[in-house]
Amino acid sequence: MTIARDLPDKCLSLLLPLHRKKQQQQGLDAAHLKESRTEEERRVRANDREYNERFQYASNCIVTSKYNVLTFLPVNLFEQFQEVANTYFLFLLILQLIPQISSLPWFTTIVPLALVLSITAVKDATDDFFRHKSDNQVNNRQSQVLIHGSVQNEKWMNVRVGDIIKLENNQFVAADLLLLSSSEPHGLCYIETAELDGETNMKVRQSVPVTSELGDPHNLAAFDGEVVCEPPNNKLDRFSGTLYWRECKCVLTNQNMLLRGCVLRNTEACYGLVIFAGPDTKLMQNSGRTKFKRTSIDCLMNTLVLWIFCFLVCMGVILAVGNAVWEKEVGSLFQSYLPWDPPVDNFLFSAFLSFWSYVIILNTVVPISLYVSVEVIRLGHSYFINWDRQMFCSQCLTAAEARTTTLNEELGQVEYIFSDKTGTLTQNIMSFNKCSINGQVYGEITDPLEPKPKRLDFTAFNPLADPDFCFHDASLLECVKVGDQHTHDFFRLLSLCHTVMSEEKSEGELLYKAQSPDEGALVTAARNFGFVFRSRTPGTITVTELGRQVTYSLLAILDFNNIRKRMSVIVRDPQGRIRLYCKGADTLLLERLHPCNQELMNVTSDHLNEFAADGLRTLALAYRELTEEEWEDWSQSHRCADTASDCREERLADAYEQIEQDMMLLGATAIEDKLQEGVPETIAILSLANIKIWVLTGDKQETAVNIGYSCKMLTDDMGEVFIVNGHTVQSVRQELRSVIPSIRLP
Ligand SMILES: Nc1ncnc2c1ncn2[C@@H]1O[C@H](COP(=O)(O)OP(=O)(O)OP(=O)(O)O)[C@@H](O)[C@H]1O
Ligand SMILES: [Mg+2]
Repeated sequence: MTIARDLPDKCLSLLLPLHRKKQQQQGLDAAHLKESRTEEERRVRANDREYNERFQYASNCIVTSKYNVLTFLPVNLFEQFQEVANTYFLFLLILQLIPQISSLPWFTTIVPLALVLSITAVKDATDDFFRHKSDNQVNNRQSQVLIHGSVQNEKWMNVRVGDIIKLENNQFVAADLLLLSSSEPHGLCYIETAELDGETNMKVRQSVPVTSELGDPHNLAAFDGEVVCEPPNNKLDRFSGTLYWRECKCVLTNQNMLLRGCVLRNTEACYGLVIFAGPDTKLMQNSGRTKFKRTSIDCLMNTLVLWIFCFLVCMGVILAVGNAVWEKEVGSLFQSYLPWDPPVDNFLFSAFLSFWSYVIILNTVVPISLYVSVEVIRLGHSYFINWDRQMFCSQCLTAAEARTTTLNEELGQVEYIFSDKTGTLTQNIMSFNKCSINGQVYGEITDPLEPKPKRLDFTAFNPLADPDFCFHDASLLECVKVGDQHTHDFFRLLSLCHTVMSEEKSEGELLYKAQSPDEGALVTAARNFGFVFRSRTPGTITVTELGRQVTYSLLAILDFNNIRKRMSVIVRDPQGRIRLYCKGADTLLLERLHPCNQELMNVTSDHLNEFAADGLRTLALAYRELTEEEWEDWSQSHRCADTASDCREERLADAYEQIEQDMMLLGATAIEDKLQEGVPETIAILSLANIKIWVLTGDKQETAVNIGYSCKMLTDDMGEVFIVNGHTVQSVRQELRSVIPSIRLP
């Protein structure tokens, strides 16, 4: 897991109350104090600490350690006495302090117990020491805060909600920020979110237009906009809020936010307003408390110890009964010769006392040393993991690292593995492999026996081509050259309908920055076939079409999300025609086509199924001509949905749905994403060990099944591969029951 690599296990509960108390002592106006526990909305005014302090928002200081000097002893002892054996030995110790039953000197128990407790305590203390150290390191990192118009260095922990922070390239974001302005054009900036969600591709964030012009520190120091937004929560991909500034009101979304844990990339500098700090940041809200973890071996040992203890009690009972019988039959007759000790006055009480004495004498049957041995074995294991040569990555020169010594043996007892597909099983390097345009497939290698045709050379045809692009089917290039309208539209769509950013270092030397590698591959394909995406501004897209520069005005972007499974753009070309271009999953796109596409649709779906059966990732492409009136009508309802403060997402989805209708099919693309090295072998070995593997993917079903076969998740000798297609709990349950009647479901 990459979540919070530099910020180990989190425990925040201590920080909040302490911090809040401190602010209360500063004598703030009690009438303004809001009940912080039920924060319903957050109000933040830029550059106004006094105003923001009324709300007692958490500061940017984080605490992930479990103990401090004072709490260490009680908390740690409390945790350790949850171990059955430790409690048992404490109990013995108390028994031994009673002289009438004590049969062994008290130190025979206290020495081993003290030893076990102190070794564990030292281990816990060291773990926590490292947490303290990393907390300190994080809290003391320097960030540049804008104070009275000048940029000053401040420690991260001194940053407050409402401050404006300056970030430079490759710096970690210190708190959850609203992006205000950036050194890049149009208030754009790029971030890497690997620490948050494990994805290493770059993401784009954009500031709202009213603040993107602020630029220099003086303007920003005078900025006194107020943000009203949702309270702290753990949703990484969502943010809703509104910015009020100088009579204007802007809707804020996740697209405007830089979250703590991200790294700024490819951007010289940017400024952000702190919205959530410290424990309120989305990163920290996502990391649970540091819990006391117990492995299944621990549980087993605890049960064993309980059984052994029961056995011990039984032995004590048998021996005490023997004692009672003997005292009654024989002992009592010897009273004058060997009298009972003072408090004992009958044989039953004598038996009661001897029961406890036997519990003490026989205590060695409970194996306390087992716990120590297991701890030592775990420590040894963790070293073996660190030394394992087969887990050494020779490319990045890193060895495996056991970060905890408490959970190692669980590794040998894994039953289920949950994996993501793209980027985990596959390389996440996408290559444009085949396509279907107007019912015609390109890129197919018809005869596998014939030698593979040569890689196409695009340089003569198009000086802007990417030399790394690889395609073998010359007929597609021919179609473009002879001016086939469908082919031109197909590549025009690919060069317009995406969210890729381009960077042109020197004339003609283009570098695409794509949020999703699929899009990168498609835009690069269009580039090689003569439809070169050059640059974009918030309102335009510039494309070099077969050597001719064309600037489209970008009227709307209908974003992709994983429910819609498609994205569209609406553009106006220089002749004034308005078109909607849409690309997305065939399942959703094909049902939104104009009825006149029926024949082409049948052919294209056959092609799509063929592509999917080869394990390729497919997308269908379509367009729609819009009249000026249609556009005007729709843009009004879109604007209305976009500025709505409640249910904005649903309203936007409805608006998108309205316009993405009656489209004309252009074709389909197929992209290959190769498996990572060693994946099939690894999966085969894991399934030999009877480990069940689940893979998550958003691909087309046929593609997913095919990839399942190629990575040996599914094998030919699995007789009973079945597909469950339900959308509700009930229907899934129904389908599962019909396949396996004996299955037990909750
Ligand atoms: N940029 C895009 N534009 C249009 N449609 C897209 C885009 N990206 C994905 N899709 C479509 O949406 C579907 C779901 O994609 P999504 O990215 O949510 O899947 P995923 O969970 O990332 O799956 P995987 O890990 O297999 O990539 C895809 O199968 C594809 O058809
Ligand atoms: Mg995806």
